Amino acid sequence: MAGMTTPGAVIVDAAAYARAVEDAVKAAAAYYEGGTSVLDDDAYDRLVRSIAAWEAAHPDQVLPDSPTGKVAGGAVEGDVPHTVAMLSLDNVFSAQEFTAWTASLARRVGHDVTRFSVEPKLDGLAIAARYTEGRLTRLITRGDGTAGEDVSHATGTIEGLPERLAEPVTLEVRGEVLMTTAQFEHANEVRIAHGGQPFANPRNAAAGTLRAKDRAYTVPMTFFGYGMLPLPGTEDTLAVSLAESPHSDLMERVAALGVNTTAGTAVPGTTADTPGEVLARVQEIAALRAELPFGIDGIVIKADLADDQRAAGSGSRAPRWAIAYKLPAVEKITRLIGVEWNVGRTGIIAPRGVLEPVEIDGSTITYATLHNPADITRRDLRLGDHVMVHRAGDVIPRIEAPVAHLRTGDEQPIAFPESCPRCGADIDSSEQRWRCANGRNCHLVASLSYAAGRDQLDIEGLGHTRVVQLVEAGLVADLADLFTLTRDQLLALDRMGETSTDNLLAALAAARRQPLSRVLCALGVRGTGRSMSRRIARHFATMDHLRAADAEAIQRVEGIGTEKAPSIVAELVELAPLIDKLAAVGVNMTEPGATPPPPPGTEDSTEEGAAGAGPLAGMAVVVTGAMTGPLEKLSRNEMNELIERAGGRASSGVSKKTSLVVAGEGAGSKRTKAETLGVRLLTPDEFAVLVADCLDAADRDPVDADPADAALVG
Ligand SMILES: NC(=O)c1ccc[n+]([C@@H]2O[C@H](COP(=O)([O-])OP(=O)(O)OC[C@H]3O[C@@H](n4cnc5c(N)ncnc54)[C@H](O)[C@@H]3O)[C@@H](O)[C@H]2O)c1
Ligand SMILES: [Zn+2]
Repeated sequence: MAGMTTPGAVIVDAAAYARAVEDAVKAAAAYYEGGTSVLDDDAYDRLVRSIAAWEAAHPDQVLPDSPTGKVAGGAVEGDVPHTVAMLSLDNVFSAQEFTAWTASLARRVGHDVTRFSVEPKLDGLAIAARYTEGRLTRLITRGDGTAGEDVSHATGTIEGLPERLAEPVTLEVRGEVLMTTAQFEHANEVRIAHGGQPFANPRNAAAGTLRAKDRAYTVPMTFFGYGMLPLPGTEDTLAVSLAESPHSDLMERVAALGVNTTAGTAVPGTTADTPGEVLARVQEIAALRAELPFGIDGIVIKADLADDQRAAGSGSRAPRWAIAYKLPAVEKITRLIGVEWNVGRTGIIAPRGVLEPVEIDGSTITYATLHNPADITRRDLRLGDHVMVHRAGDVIPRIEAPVAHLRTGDEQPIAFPESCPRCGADIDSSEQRWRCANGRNCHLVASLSYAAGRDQLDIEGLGHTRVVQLVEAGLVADLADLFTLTRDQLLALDRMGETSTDNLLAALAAARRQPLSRVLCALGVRGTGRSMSRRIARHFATMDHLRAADAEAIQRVEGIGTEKAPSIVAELVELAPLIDKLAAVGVNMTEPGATPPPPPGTEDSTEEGAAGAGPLAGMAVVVTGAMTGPLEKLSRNEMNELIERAGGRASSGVSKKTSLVVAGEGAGSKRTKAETLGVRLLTPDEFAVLVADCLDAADRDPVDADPADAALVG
């Protein structure tokens, strides 16, 4: 486990120190009173560490209201005195620090401690529950440690803290009040429904809820006991046995009285005989943290035996017989800057929060799950909100809640999509989880639309709406089906007249003759875009050669490494039935002008060997700016195709290796770079002359787009 002490900013002078103290006291007051601190715990802890560092160097200038050395940072007061001080805990952050602590404990006690109790450090707030003859009579917060606040009004809303014990005893039970994840979500829902603002996380929610009186609604919380002690009215023998029992025994007895403890959870308190055993248990608890239904921020280790505790004693802020082994913070405040809508395999449209990058436990987090649109509404999330982000273990980060008290008023509502973001179809929003009306076919619509696109098979008249129509009519279930569409089938469709039908059939006929590179691209082989498809096609020349290639052979294509090659092979195997079907309906499977590689073993083939002919042979060519003259109608993709047909290699960045830059109108930084590097520059017209022999095939007259698609294409 990595140490988590992030260094605090260094305080440079007394004025900065005074400001830091003021900020910390304010944050702590907000934190303990209503759970509305502007800082996340990590930021607060860093602030306090920098305060402590400055004080260590200037011991004579420590301000009286400094948070260091005080329970609750000195920010909280109370009027109900505690019989025994309710203290905080000192922290360690690593195995080394823990071992050092056990050594200092041994010095205080006079011998090695041979029995520890090890418990999760529950992330809520401490409370003392006084029982008189078995009845719960008073609930008190920790306050400043010596006196707390009476919160007896919360009696009856805290699960695990019974109003009556199993025996009519008088004593005090101490423990943590918290909200489980489910309780927290429920609490925020209820709160928002009552016009309130959500709490940022379960701890804040527990703090705010515990102290609130006279609410129109109650929300449940959970109690876990971790201490039991006598009160002035406690019967003598009981008082003695409470004072003399090991902590672990007390925990069994508190549970037997009917109070909830961690015994029933995945992380029950245990005992350990050596520091090594303690550390092993720390690891176990840390590993379970992400799956727990409640938050923990560390592990509490206590000397188990009463004698050892007494011998160690207590300081003003914390006992010396116990220590908190802190785990890395799993929550940070950052901003929600966007929401993406992704369509899954089954057509489910799921939102995902885009975050201002934030580091949590060593990883930079930029995305968080948001379950569905209703979830966004229910939690009242807005764009630009500060949000509490939670990430533990390998679990996908989630947004806990907006930090509502940090709102500026500039936050914007989150826009929900009106049509499927992948295929453009209507959205079925009848259930919580939205779904594309095309369901599983969403992917088919999207992939057919892609295949028909200008840089792939370039099928004029087959826009998005038309694809949806064909899929919905059940006429096409894959790419190959397009090529067996009949005139009658097309005429029977809505808004399909004679002319559009004939145009579409002509476009499909032309698409059959597209080069292999474009067929490959249309297939959407994962990991291969347009230029990669061209390189593969030029290298193998025919689909048969490509399909016969193993990963090693495919790696001979420039830009395909050891990772990509096997996945391309696997994709082609998966696509085999579709490829066969396409070939059967007459789709071209060869690359004009390319020669297949010699069979393996004959002679080492190189890229140059395969693409050695043509006016651009061996040249790396970059195109920038707008093309004019004979090249005016060529898309950037078509320009790249042209370069490769002429034997060159199209690349996007200008470097010393670039042989030629075609700079059209408006060319900017690439042209400048070429000039600086002394790379040869040509105008589009000059370039057109150079490659004139290869030009015709690329020059296609674009037909006007189908007006029915115009709205969706734009
Ligand atoms: N965000 C803010 O602005 C802000 C302000 C103040 C404090 N804080 C946070 O509060 C924490 C410090 O608060 P603290 O002084 O309450 O100390 P603490 O919460 O770190 O440790 C002491 C507390 O641990 C709890 N605890 C949980 N499980 C326990 C167990 N098994 N046995 C004994 N005690 C157990 C008790 O409530 C005890 O009072 C820090 O993490 C700090 O970041 C945050
Ligand atoms: Zn869709």
